[in-house]
Amino acid sequence: MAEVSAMMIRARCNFVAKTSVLDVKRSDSRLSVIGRTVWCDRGRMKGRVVTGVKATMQVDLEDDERLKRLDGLEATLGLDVVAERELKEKGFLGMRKTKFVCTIGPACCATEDLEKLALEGMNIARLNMCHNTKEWHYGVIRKIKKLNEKGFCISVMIDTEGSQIHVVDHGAPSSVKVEDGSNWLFTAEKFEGSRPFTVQASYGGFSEGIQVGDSIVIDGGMASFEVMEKIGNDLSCKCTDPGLFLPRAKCSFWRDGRLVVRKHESPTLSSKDWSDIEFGISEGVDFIALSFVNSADSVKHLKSYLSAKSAKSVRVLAKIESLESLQNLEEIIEASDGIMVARGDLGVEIPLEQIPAVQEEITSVCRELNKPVIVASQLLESMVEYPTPTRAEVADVSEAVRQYADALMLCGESAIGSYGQKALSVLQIASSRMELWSREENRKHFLPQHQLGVSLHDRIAEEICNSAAELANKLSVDAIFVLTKQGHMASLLSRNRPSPPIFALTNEDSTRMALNLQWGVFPLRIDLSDDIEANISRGIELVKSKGLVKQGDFVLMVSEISPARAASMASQSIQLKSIV
Ligand SMILES: Nc1ncnc2c1ncn2[C@@H]1O[C@H](COP(=O)(O)OP(=O)(O)OP(=O)(O)O)[C@@H](O)[C@H]1O
Ligand SMILES: CC(=O)C(=O)O
Repeated sequence: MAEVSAMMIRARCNFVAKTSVLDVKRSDSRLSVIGRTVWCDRGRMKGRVVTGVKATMQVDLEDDERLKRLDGLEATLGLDVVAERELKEKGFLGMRKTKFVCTIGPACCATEDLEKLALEGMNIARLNMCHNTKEWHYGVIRKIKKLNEKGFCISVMIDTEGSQIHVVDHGAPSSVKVEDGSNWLFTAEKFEGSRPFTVQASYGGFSEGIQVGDSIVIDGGMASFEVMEKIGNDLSCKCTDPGLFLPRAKCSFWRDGRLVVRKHESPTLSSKDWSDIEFGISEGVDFIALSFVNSADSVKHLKSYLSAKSAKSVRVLAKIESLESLQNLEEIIEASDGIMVARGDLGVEIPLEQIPAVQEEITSVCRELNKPVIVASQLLESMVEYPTPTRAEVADVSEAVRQYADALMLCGESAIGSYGQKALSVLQIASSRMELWSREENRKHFLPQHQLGVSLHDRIAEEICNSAAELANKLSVDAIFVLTKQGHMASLLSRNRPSPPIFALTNEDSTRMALNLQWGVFPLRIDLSDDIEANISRGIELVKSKGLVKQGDFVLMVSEISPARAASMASQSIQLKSIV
């Protein structure tokens, strides 16, 4: 903390006092009081904090009525109406911290369905560019933008198709049974329609490097084949493990019990992916999820392309779904703006029993390196068909929340299932319960901190946020407010997973949409100047005027916005305020 103590960190709190709920003398030796203000200044303590009593407001509106009221909402604060409702209904500590991503498909692309998902807590809409047309995706993006004009805050993610080998056609419109011992031809030949016992692969070079005796495993174990003969580029195969072929099933190749890693395969981004990326840039999407990333290079390449296109605000998420991506995990995470644990395709390349440990490892490295992480696929798979989840699915969701993933993602459950909205409400209930439990754990064990910053400025920001989160937990503050242009300090606070919600006040729309993915961060839009004090006063007035905070609430303000004329060492601050 040497660098931090060189700055003045201020903790300020005006007395409004009704009930004294804590005595700072006993809690922290770095706090001090001047008059009615508590100051924290270089390790000397001079006083105590008194706060008021908290009451929770009740709102009880039906969705329809609530939507009608949203129509007239002016977006001065850029406030997410769903977060606002949750705050009013559940209080600060009851706000859900884990974010939700929903894959949009035919089952939920109508405006009313998107609105229902939004009301149920969708933070990010994912468009999988493997499916449907650009016109269809364009239509969905327009509808989401309209919802955002009504006061929702839903970010848009496009997910590239990538170039993994998958089945184009297997001779039937939907799934097809594969019998033990049956003979099949795997070919890259392009032909119209389908042929019995013939599987059309998506990539011409799919059989390069494959030998007689190798195994082809479909979708991580749906069915398996042995390669009996190579006929030109085609593979004649016999089924050794009967099962099912689903549309667009994925193939992996195995030799002597090991995955055949195929370095010569097509690049991470195909020409279709580049065209989809152009589409995403022109539509102003917030995130691009990059499929089948194997090294940091493809992420860096896309990021520099976005910079050159003046589209730096589009965040790049790397999907971890191959053995090679696991081998280069840290460099990929470092190069990316966030990560998706794409368990569906990962399960094609690694044994299924390794997925839980790999998920835990990825979420933990992402926390260390301060990158948001999404856990995706099959969280509530049975809800594609049924209105309730299995017990095992609820346990899986809870485990991802316990691991402090930033976000959970629905795939088929929302895209094609009949119970997408219900699936979101299951996520909501399960994650709220687990968050409550983890909060108690978090209080007992402060989380291991890996130092990120190299420059003094970055180290100061990091230490301020670590200390702010610790203060917030120890002093039981109601909410943390952070004034942030690029969102950096908001994410450093989120990394600590503090108990109170983090309201990130920013003047950048792109920052607001990116922060939607971060655990516990509720982004708000306000105008920011170079004057820290004016920003703080304006921030407090605005949140008060919206009824977000009320008299007696005890809040912690963190600011990273440098005043124009002050010395740089005095530019970042922590203030504790009791709302009067
Ligand atoms: N835009 C869409 N239009 C039509 N169907 C879709 C669309 N998006 C998703 N789906 C359907 O929902 C299912 C689940 O979607 P999801 O994107 O998670 O899976 P996927 O096709 O296995 O791709 P990926 O491996 O990239 O996750 C898909 O198999 C597809 O049937
Ligand atoms: C989401 C995704 O792409 C997967 O799980 O494979």
